[in-house]
Amino acid sequence: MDKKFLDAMPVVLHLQSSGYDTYFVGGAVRDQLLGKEIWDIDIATAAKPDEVTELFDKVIPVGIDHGTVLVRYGGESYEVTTFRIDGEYNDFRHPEEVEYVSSIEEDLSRRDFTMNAIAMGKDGQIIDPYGGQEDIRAQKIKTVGSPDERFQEDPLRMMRAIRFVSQHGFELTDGTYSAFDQWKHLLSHIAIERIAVEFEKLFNGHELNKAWTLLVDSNLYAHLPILNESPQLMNSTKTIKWIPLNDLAEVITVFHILKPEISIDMWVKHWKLSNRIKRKSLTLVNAWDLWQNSKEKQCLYLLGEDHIAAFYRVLSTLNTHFDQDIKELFKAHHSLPIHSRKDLKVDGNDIKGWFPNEKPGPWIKRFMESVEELIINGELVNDSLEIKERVTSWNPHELN
Ligand SMILES: Nc1ccn([C@@H]2O[C@H](COP(=O)(O)OP(=O)(O)OP(=O)(O)O)[C@@H](O)[C@H]2O)c(=O)n1
Repeated sequence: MDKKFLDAMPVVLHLQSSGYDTYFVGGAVRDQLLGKEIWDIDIATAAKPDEVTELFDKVIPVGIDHGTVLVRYGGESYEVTTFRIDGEYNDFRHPEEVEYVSSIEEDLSRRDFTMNAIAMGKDGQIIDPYGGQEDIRAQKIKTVGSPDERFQEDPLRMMRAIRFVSQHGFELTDGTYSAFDQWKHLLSHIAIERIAVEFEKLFNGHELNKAWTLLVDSNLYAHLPILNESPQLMNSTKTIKWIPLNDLAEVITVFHILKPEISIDMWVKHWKLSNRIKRKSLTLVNAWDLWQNSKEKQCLYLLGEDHIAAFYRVLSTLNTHFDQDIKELFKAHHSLPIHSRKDLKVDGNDIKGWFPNEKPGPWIKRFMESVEELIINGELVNDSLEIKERVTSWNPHELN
Protein backbone atom coordinates (compact mmCIF):
# COMPACT_ATOMS: atom_id res chain seq x y z
CA MET A 1 0.00 0.00 0.00
CA ASP A 2 1.30 3.46 -0.93
CA LYS A 3 2.67 5.62 1.90
CA LYS A 4 -0.08 8.19 1.31
CA PHE A 5 -2.69 5.57 2.27
CA LEU A 6 -0.67 4.54 5.32
CA ASP A 7 -0.47 8.17 6.46
CA ALA A 8 -4.26 8.43 6.22
CA MET A 9 -4.84 5.02 7.77
CA PRO A 10 -5.34 6.25 11.38
CA VAL A 11 -8.36 8.25 10.13
CA VAL A 12 -9.88 5.14 8.52
CA LEU A 13 -9.08 2.97 11.56
CA HIS A 14 -10.59 5.46 13.99
CA LEU A 15 -13.85 5.59 12.01
CA GLN A 16 -13.87 1.83 11.56
CA SER A 17 -13.26 1.06 15.24
CA SER A 18 -15.99 3.54 16.16
CA GLY A 19 -18.41 1.28 14.31
CA TYR A 20 -18.57 2.95 10.89
CA ASP A 21 -17.67 1.10 7.73
CA THR A 22 -14.95 3.16 6.01
CA TYR A 23 -12.96 2.93 2.75
CA PHE A 24 -10.49 4.72 0.54
CA VAL A 25 -12.22 5.70 -2.72
CA GLY A 26 -11.87 7.62 -5.97
CA GLY A 27 -8.79 8.69 -7.88
CA ALA A 28 -6.26 7.49 -5.30
CA VAL A 29 -7.46 3.87 -5.49
CA ARG A 30 -7.56 4.07 -9.29
CA ASP A 31 -4.07 5.56 -9.52
CA GLN A 32 -2.62 2.96 -7.17
CA LEU A 33 -4.04 0.18 -9.38
CA LEU A 34 -2.56 1.97 -12.39
CA GLY A 35 0.81 2.21 -10.67
CA LYS A 36 0.69 5.99 -10.93
CA GLU A 37 1.57 8.63 -8.40
CA ILE A 38 -1.16 9.30 -5.86
CA TRP A 39 -2.31 12.83 -5.07
CA ASP A 40 -5.39 13.33 -2.93
CA ILE A 41 -6.75 10.69 -0.64
CA ASP A 42 -10.56 10.53 -0.45
CA ILE A 43 -12.34 8.56 2.22
CA ALA A 44 -15.95 7.31 2.18
CA THR A 45 -17.66 6.31 5.41
CA ALA A 46 -20.96 5.22 6.87
CA ALA A 47 -20.57 7.93 9.55
CA LYS A 48 -22.68 11.06 9.04
CA PRO A 49 -20.85 14.41 8.91
CA ASP A 50 -21.78 15.28 12.51
CA GLU A 51 -20.53 11.88 13.66
CA VAL A 52 -17.22 12.40 11.82
CA THR A 53 -16.97 15.87 13.38
CA GLU A 54 -17.42 14.36 16.86
CA LEU A 55 -14.65 11.83 16.32
CA PHE A 56 -11.78 14.13 15.28
CA ASP A 57 -10.14 17.18 16.83
CA LYS A 58 -9.71 19.20 13.67
CA VAL A 59 -12.56 19.11 11.19
CA ILE A 60 -13.45 21.71 8.57
CA PRO A 61 -17.05 21.59 7.30
CA VAL A 62 -16.20 22.17 3.61
CA GLY A 63 -19.27 20.60 2.03
CA ILE A 64 -21.32 19.51 4.98
CA ASP A 65 -24.64 19.77 3.05
CA HIS A 66 -23.28 17.25 0.58
CA GLY A 67 -21.88 14.95 3.22
CA THR A 68 -18.25 16.05 3.06
CA VAL A 69 -15.98 17.27 5.84
CA LEU A 70 -12.25 17.82 5.78
CA VAL A 71 -10.39 15.98 8.52
CA ARG A 72 -6.97 17.41 9.38
CA TYR A 73 -4.60 14.73 10.52
CA GLY A 74 -0.80 14.54 10.68
CA GLY A 75 -0.44 17.80 8.77
CA GLU A 76 -2.62 16.53 5.90
CA SER A 77 -6.27 17.12 4.94
CA TYR A 78 -8.56 14.28 4.01
CA GLU A 79 -11.99 14.64 2.43
CA VAL A 80 -14.29 12.33 4.36
CA THR A 81 -17.65 11.86 2.66
CA THR A 82 -20.63 9.96 3.98
CA PHE A 83 -21.84 7.12 1.71
CA ARG A 84 -24.36 8.87 -0.49
CA ILE A 85 -26.20 8.96 -3.75
CA ASP A 86 -27.05 12.23 -5.40
CA GLY A 87 -30.49 13.67 -5.94
CA GLU A 88 -31.38 15.85 -8.92
CA TYR A 89 -28.75 18.29 -10.12
CA ASN A 90 -31.10 21.15 -10.95
CA ASP A 91 -28.38 23.77 -11.22
CA PHE A 92 -25.80 21.35 -12.66
CA ARG A 93 -23.44 22.38 -9.93
CA HIS A 94 -24.44 20.50 -6.83
CA PRO A 95 -27.19 17.98 -6.44
CA GLU A 96 -30.36 19.52 -5.00
CA GLU A 97 -30.13 17.06 -2.19
CA VAL A 98 -28.02 14.09 -1.30
CA GLU A 99 -29.36 10.90 0.07
CA TYR A 100 -27.20 9.05 2.54
CA VAL A 101 -27.00 5.33 1.95
CA SER A 102 -25.80 2.54 4.15
CA SER A 103 -23.37 0.60 1.98
CA ILE A 104 -20.23 1.34 0.02
CA GLU A 105 -21.67 -0.59 -2.96
CA GLU A 106 -24.55 1.87 -3.23
CA ASP A 107 -22.17 4.80 -2.88
CA LEU A 108 -20.00 3.47 -5.70
CA SER A 109 -23.07 3.11 -7.91
CA ARG A 110 -23.40 6.92 -8.20
CA ARG A 111 -19.82 7.49 -9.30
CA ASP A 112 -18.85 8.40 -12.85
CA PHE A 113 -16.65 5.68 -14.34
CA THR A 114 -15.98 2.11 -13.32
CA MET A 115 -12.29 2.84 -12.79
CA ASN A 116 -13.31 5.54 -10.30
CA ALA A 117 -15.83 3.32 -8.55
CA ILE A 118 -13.43 1.03 -6.71
CA ALA A 119 -13.03 1.13 -2.93
CA MET A 120 -10.18 -0.16 -0.78
CA GLY A 121 -10.57 -1.20 2.84
CA LYS A 122 -8.13 -0.94 5.73
CA ASP A 123 -6.50 -4.28 4.93
CA GLY A 124 -6.10 -3.45 1.27
CA GLN A 125 -9.19 -5.45 0.28
CA ILE A 126 -10.75 -4.20 -2.93
CA ILE A 127 -14.50 -3.62 -3.37
CA ASP A 128 -15.19 -3.47 -7.07
CA PRO A 129 -18.83 -4.21 -7.87
CA TYR A 130 -18.78 -2.58 -11.32
CA GLY A 131 -15.74 -4.27 -12.85
CA GLY A 132 -13.39 -1.30 -12.56
CA GLN A 133 -10.24 -3.42 -12.34
CA GLU A 134 -11.17 -5.34 -15.46
CA ASP A 135 -11.80 -2.08 -17.33
CA ILE A 136 -8.47 -0.71 -16.12
CA ARG A 137 -6.76 -3.84 -17.45
CA ALA A 138 -8.62 -3.49 -20.76
CA GLN A 139 -7.86 0.26 -20.74
CA LYS A 140 -11.53 1.18 -21.04
CA ILE A 141 -13.41 4.18 -19.74
CA LYS A 142 -16.96 3.13 -19.07
CA THR A 143 -19.70 4.76 -17.02
CA VAL A 144 -21.03 2.99 -13.97
CA GLY A 145 -24.36 1.68 -15.24
CA SER A 146 -26.30 3.85 -17.66
CA PRO A 147 -24.26 6.59 -19.36
CA ASP A 148 -27.48 8.54 -19.88
CA GLU A 149 -28.10 8.68 -16.15
CA ARG A 150 -24.49 9.46 -15.25
CA PHE A 151 -24.21 12.29 -17.80
CA GLN A 152 -27.59 13.75 -16.92
CA GLU A 153 -26.63 13.78 -13.25
CA ASP A 154 -23.46 15.69 -14.05
CA PRO A 155 -22.70 16.61 -17.67
CA LEU A 156 -19.16 17.61 -16.66
CA ARG A 157 -18.45 13.88 -16.67
CA MET A 158 -18.24 14.00 -20.49
CA MET A 159 -15.32 16.41 -20.17
CA ARG A 160 -13.86 14.24 -17.44
CA ALA A 161 -14.06 11.22 -19.75
CA ILE A 162 -11.98 13.04 -22.34
CA ARG A 163 -9.43 14.27 -19.81
CA PHE A 164 -9.04 10.69 -18.55
CA VAL A 165 -8.34 9.66 -22.16
CA SER A 166 -5.62 12.31 -22.23
CA GLN A 167 -4.15 11.26 -18.88
CA HIS A 168 -4.29 7.50 -19.34
CA GLY A 169 -4.57 6.92 -23.08
CA PHE A 170 -7.59 4.67 -22.53
CA GLU A 171 -10.49 4.24 -24.97
CA LEU A 172 -14.09 5.22 -24.25
CA THR A 173 -16.46 2.30 -24.61
CA ASP A 174 -18.93 2.65 -27.48
CA GLY A 175 -21.89 3.14 -25.15
CA THR A 176 -20.12 5.84 -23.15
CA TYR A 177 -19.04 7.71 -26.28
CA SER A 178 -22.33 7.45 -28.13
CA ALA A 179 -24.22 8.89 -25.15
CA PHE A 180 -22.29 12.17 -25.59
CA ASP A 181 -24.48 12.95 -28.55
CA GLN A 182 -27.64 13.16 -26.54
CA TRP A 183 -26.27 15.01 -23.50
CA LYS A 184 -23.42 17.19 -24.68
CA HIS A 185 -25.68 20.25 -24.96
CA LEU A 186 -26.05 20.15 -21.16
CA LEU A 187 -22.41 21.20 -20.87
CA SER A 188 -23.46 24.78 -21.49
CA HIS A 189 -25.18 24.72 -18.07
CA ILE A 190 -22.02 23.78 -16.26
CA ALA A 191 -20.05 26.45 -14.42
CA ILE A 192 -17.13 27.39 -16.61
CA GLU A 193 -14.76 27.18 -13.65
CA ARG A 194 -15.45 23.44 -13.37
CA ILE A 195 -14.98 22.94 -17.11
CA ALA A 196 -11.73 24.90 -17.00
CA VAL A 197 -10.30 22.52 -14.37
CA GLU A 198 -10.96 19.53 -16.64
CA PHE A 199 -9.75 21.39 -19.73
CA GLU A 200 -6.45 22.17 -18.05
CA LYS A 201 -5.98 18.56 -16.98
CA LEU A 202 -6.80 17.48 -20.54
CA PHE A 203 -3.95 19.64 -21.81
CA ASN A 204 -1.54 18.17 -19.24
CA GLY A 205 -2.09 14.59 -20.39
CA HIS A 206 0.46 12.66 -22.43
CA GLU A 207 -2.28 11.48 -24.80
CA LEU A 208 -3.42 15.00 -25.51
CA ASN A 209 -3.64 14.51 -29.28
CA LYS A 210 -5.93 11.54 -28.90
CA ALA A 211 -8.12 13.47 -26.44
CA TRP A 212 -8.20 16.59 -28.62
CA THR A 213 -9.31 14.56 -31.64
CA LEU A 214 -12.09 13.14 -29.49
CA LEU A 215 -13.17 16.60 -28.32
CA VAL A 216 -13.34 17.74 -31.95
CA ASP A 217 -14.94 14.62 -33.44
CA SER A 218 -17.55 14.34 -30.69
CA ASN A 219 -18.48 18.02 -31.18
CA LEU A 220 -18.19 18.53 -27.44
CA TYR A 221 -16.18 21.67 -28.18
CA ALA A 222 -19.33 23.18 -29.71
CA HIS A 223 -20.61 23.62 -26.15
CA LEU A 224 -17.52 25.35 -24.79
CA PRO A 225 -17.11 29.16 -24.78
CA ILE A 226 -15.21 30.73 -27.69
CA LEU A 227 -14.40 27.36 -29.28
CA ASN A 228 -18.10 27.07 -30.13
CA GLU A 229 -17.97 30.28 -32.16
CA SER A 230 -14.76 29.73 -34.00
CA PRO A 231 -14.84 26.87 -36.50
CA GLN A 232 -11.82 28.44 -38.16
CA LEU A 233 -9.81 28.16 -34.95
CA MET A 234 -10.94 24.57 -34.46
CA ASN A 235 -9.92 23.85 -38.02
CA SER A 236 -6.44 25.22 -37.52
CA THR A 237 -5.94 23.02 -34.44
CA LYS A 238 -6.37 19.90 -36.58
CA THR A 239 -2.87 20.05 -38.03
CA ILE A 240 -1.25 20.74 -34.67
CA LYS A 241 0.79 18.11 -32.98
CA TRP A 242 0.07 19.07 -29.41
CA ILE A 243 2.63 18.62 -26.74
CA PRO A 244 1.39 18.63 -23.14
CA LEU A 245 0.93 22.16 -21.80
CA ASN A 246 1.20 23.03 -18.13
CA ASP A 247 -1.66 25.42 -17.62
CA LEU A 248 -4.41 27.40 -19.30
CA ALA A 249 -2.08 30.39 -19.80
CA GLU A 250 -0.10 28.27 -22.25
CA VAL A 251 -3.28 26.92 -23.82
CA ILE A 252 -4.88 30.31 -24.50
CA THR A 253 -1.56 31.65 -25.76
CA VAL A 254 -1.53 28.96 -28.44
CA PHE A 255 -5.18 29.65 -29.31
CA HIS A 256 -4.58 33.40 -29.46
CA ILE A 257 -1.58 32.99 -31.76
CA LEU A 258 -3.64 30.71 -34.00
CA LYS A 259 -6.44 33.27 -34.10
CA PRO A 260 -5.21 36.71 -33.02
CA GLU A 261 -8.69 38.27 -33.44
CA ILE A 262 -9.63 36.58 -30.18
CA SER A 263 -7.73 38.53 -27.56
CA ILE A 264 -6.30 37.16 -24.34
CA ASP A 265 -8.77 39.41 -22.52
CA MET A 266 -11.64 37.63 -24.28
CA TRP A 267 -10.33 34.23 -23.29
CA VAL A 268 -9.87 35.37 -19.70
CA LYS A 269 -13.35 36.86 -19.57
CA HIS A 270 -15.26 33.97 -21.15
CA TRP A 271 -13.35 31.26 -19.32
CA LYS A 272 -13.26 33.24 -16.04
CA LEU A 273 -9.53 32.77 -15.70
CA SER A 274 -7.37 34.28 -12.97
CA ASN A 275 -5.14 37.34 -13.20
CA ARG A 276 -2.13 35.10 -12.81
CA ILE A 277 -3.10 33.18 -15.94
CA LYS A 278 -3.77 36.44 -17.77
CA ARG A 279 -0.40 37.95 -16.84
CA LYS A 280 1.50 34.82 -17.80
CA SER A 281 -0.30 34.54 -21.10
CA LEU A 282 0.32 38.20 -22.00
CA THR A 283 4.01 37.69 -21.28
CA LEU A 284 4.08 34.61 -23.53
CA VAL A 285 2.28 36.46 -26.34
CA ASN A 286 4.70 39.41 -26.15
CA ALA A 287 7.61 37.01 -26.10
CA TRP A 288 6.20 35.28 -29.17
CA ASP A 289 6.07 38.63 -31.04
CA LEU A 290 9.69 39.38 -30.16
CA TRP A 291 10.74 35.89 -31.21
CA GLN A 292 8.93 36.25 -34.55
CA ASN A 293 10.82 39.51 -35.10
CA SER A 294 14.13 37.74 -34.43
CA LYS A 295 14.59 39.62 -31.15
CA GLU A 296 15.67 36.50 -29.36
CA LYS A 297 17.60 38.19 -26.56
CA GLN A 298 14.79 40.59 -25.71
CA CYS A 299 12.38 37.70 -25.80
CA LEU A 300 14.39 35.71 -23.25
CA TYR A 301 14.86 38.79 -21.07
CA LEU A 302 11.13 39.41 -21.02
CA LEU A 303 10.38 35.78 -20.20
CA GLY A 304 12.82 35.49 -17.34
CA GLU A 305 13.94 32.09 -16.12
CA ASP A 306 10.47 31.26 -14.79
CA HIS A 307 8.68 31.35 -18.14
CA ILE A 308 11.28 29.91 -20.51
CA ALA A 309 10.00 26.35 -20.23
CA ALA A 310 6.42 27.53 -20.84
CA PHE A 311 7.50 29.48 -23.90
CA TYR A 312 9.41 26.48 -25.16
CA ARG A 313 6.24 24.37 -24.97
CA VAL A 314 4.24 27.04 -26.83
CA LEU A 315 6.94 27.34 -29.48
CA SER A 316 7.24 23.59 -29.95
CA THR A 317 3.47 23.27 -30.25
CA LEU A 318 3.18 25.99 -32.88
CA ASN A 319 6.30 25.36 -34.85
CA THR A 320 6.92 21.78 -35.77
CA HIS A 321 10.25 22.76 -37.35
CA PHE A 322 11.50 24.21 -34.11
CA ASP A 323 14.12 21.78 -32.91
CA GLN A 324 16.31 23.87 -30.66
CA ASP A 325 17.15 22.25 -27.35
CA ILE A 326 15.57 23.88 -24.32
CA LYS A 327 19.01 23.92 -22.70
CA GLU A 328 20.13 26.32 -25.43
CA LEU A 329 17.40 28.76 -24.42
CA PHE A 330 18.39 28.59 -20.75
CA LYS A 331 22.05 29.05 -21.71
CA ALA A 332 21.25 32.07 -23.90
CA HIS A 333 19.18 33.54 -21.06
CA HIS A 334 21.96 32.93 -18.57
CA SER A 335 24.48 34.79 -20.69
CA LEU A 336 22.35 37.94 -21.01
CA PRO A 337 24.21 40.93 -19.50
CA ILE A 338 21.23 41.77 -17.26
CA HIS A 339 18.24 39.72 -16.12
CA SER A 340 15.92 42.36 -14.76
CA ARG A 341 15.64 46.11 -14.38
CA LYS A 342 17.11 45.70 -10.89
CA ASP A 343 20.44 44.76 -12.50
CA LEU A 344 20.69 48.09 -14.30
CA LYS A 345 23.34 50.39 -12.90
CA VAL A 346 21.00 53.37 -13.24
CA ASP A 347 17.35 54.01 -12.42
CA GLY A 348 14.66 56.50 -13.39
CA ASN A 349 15.83 58.99 -10.77
CA ASP A 350 19.32 59.05 -12.24
CA ILE A 351 17.90 59.73 -15.69
CA LYS A 352 15.66 62.48 -14.35
CA GLY A 353 18.66 64.04 -12.58
CA TRP A 354 20.62 64.21 -15.86
CA PHE A 355 17.89 66.49 -17.28
CA PRO A 356 17.31 69.01 -14.46
CA ASN A 357 15.23 71.28 -16.67
CA GLU A 358 12.80 68.60 -17.86
CA LYS A 359 9.53 67.80 -16.18
CA PRO A 360 9.15 64.13 -15.27
CA GLY A 361 7.03 62.31 -17.84
CA PRO A 362 6.73 59.26 -20.05
CA TRP A 363 10.10 60.06 -21.61
CA ILE A 364 11.84 58.64 -18.52
CA LYS A 365 10.17 55.26 -19.02
CA ARG A 366 11.02 55.41 -22.72
CA PHE A 367 14.68 56.15 -21.97
CA MET A 368 14.83 53.34 -19.41
CA GLU A 369 13.45 50.89 -21.96
CA SER A 370 15.93 52.03 -24.59
CA VAL A 371 18.83 51.63 -22.14
CA GLU A 372 17.60 48.17 -21.23
CA GLU A 373 17.28 47.14 -24.86
CA LEU A 374 20.74 48.42 -25.81
CA ILE A 375 22.34 46.61 -22.90
CA ILE A 376 20.49 43.34 -23.58
CA ASN A 377 21.63 43.48 -27.18
CA GLY A 378 25.23 44.15 -26.18
CA GLU A 379 25.20 47.63 -27.74
CA LEU A 380 25.80 49.44 -24.47
CA VAL A 381 27.77 48.43 -21.39
CA ASN A 382 25.94 48.31 -18.07
CA ASP A 383 28.06 51.01 -16.50
CA SER A 384 26.61 54.21 -15.08
CA LEU A 385 29.09 56.54 -16.80
CA GLU A 386 28.66 54.89 -20.18
CA ILE A 387 24.91 54.95 -19.79
CA LYS A 388 24.94 58.61 -18.76
CA GLU A 389 27.06 59.54 -21.75
CA ARG A 390 24.67 57.82 -24.12
CA VAL A 391 21.42 58.99 -22.51
CA THR A 392 22.45 62.63 -22.24
CA SER A 393 22.89 62.64 -26.02
CA TRP A 394 19.16 61.93 -26.38
CA ASN A 395 16.37 64.49 -26.56
CA PRO A 396 13.42 63.91 -24.22
CA HIS A 397 11.15 65.62 -26.73
CA GLU A 398 12.06 63.36 -29.58
CA LEU A 399 10.63 59.90 -29.97
CA ASN A 400 13.62 57.62 -30.33
N1 LIG B 1 -18.35 14.56 -11.67
C1 LIG B 1 -17.85 13.65 -10.85
C2 LIG B 1 -16.70 13.94 -10.12
C3 LIG B 1 -16.19 12.96 -9.27
N2 LIG B 1 -16.80 11.77 -9.14
C4 LIG B 1 -16.29 10.75 -8.20
O1 LIG B 1 -15.53 11.37 -7.18
C5 LIG B 1 -14.18 10.90 -7.19
C6 LIG B 1 -13.21 12.02 -6.85
O2 LIG B 1 -13.31 13.05 -7.79
P1 LIG B 1 -12.14 14.05 -8.18
O3 LIG B 1 -11.28 14.25 -7.01
O4 LIG B 1 -12.75 15.21 -8.86
O5 LIG B 1 -11.37 13.31 -9.36
P2 LIG B 1 -10.49 12.02 -9.32
O6 LIG B 1 -11.20 10.91 -9.98
O7 LIG B 1 -10.00 11.81 -7.95
O8 LIG B 1 -9.32 12.34 -10.31
P3 LIG B 1 -8.03 13.25 -10.10
O9 LIG B 1 -7.54 13.01 -8.72
O10 LIG B 1 -7.13 12.75 -11.18
O11 LIG B 1 -8.51 14.65 -10.36
C7 LIG B 1 -14.01 10.30 -8.59
O12 LIG B 1 -12.98 9.34 -8.63
C8 LIG B 1 -15.37 9.73 -8.84
O13 LIG B 1 -15.52 8.51 -8.13
C9 LIG B 1 -17.94 11.51 -9.88
O14 LIG B 1 -18.48 10.42 -9.79
N3 LIG B 1 -18.45 12.46 -10.74
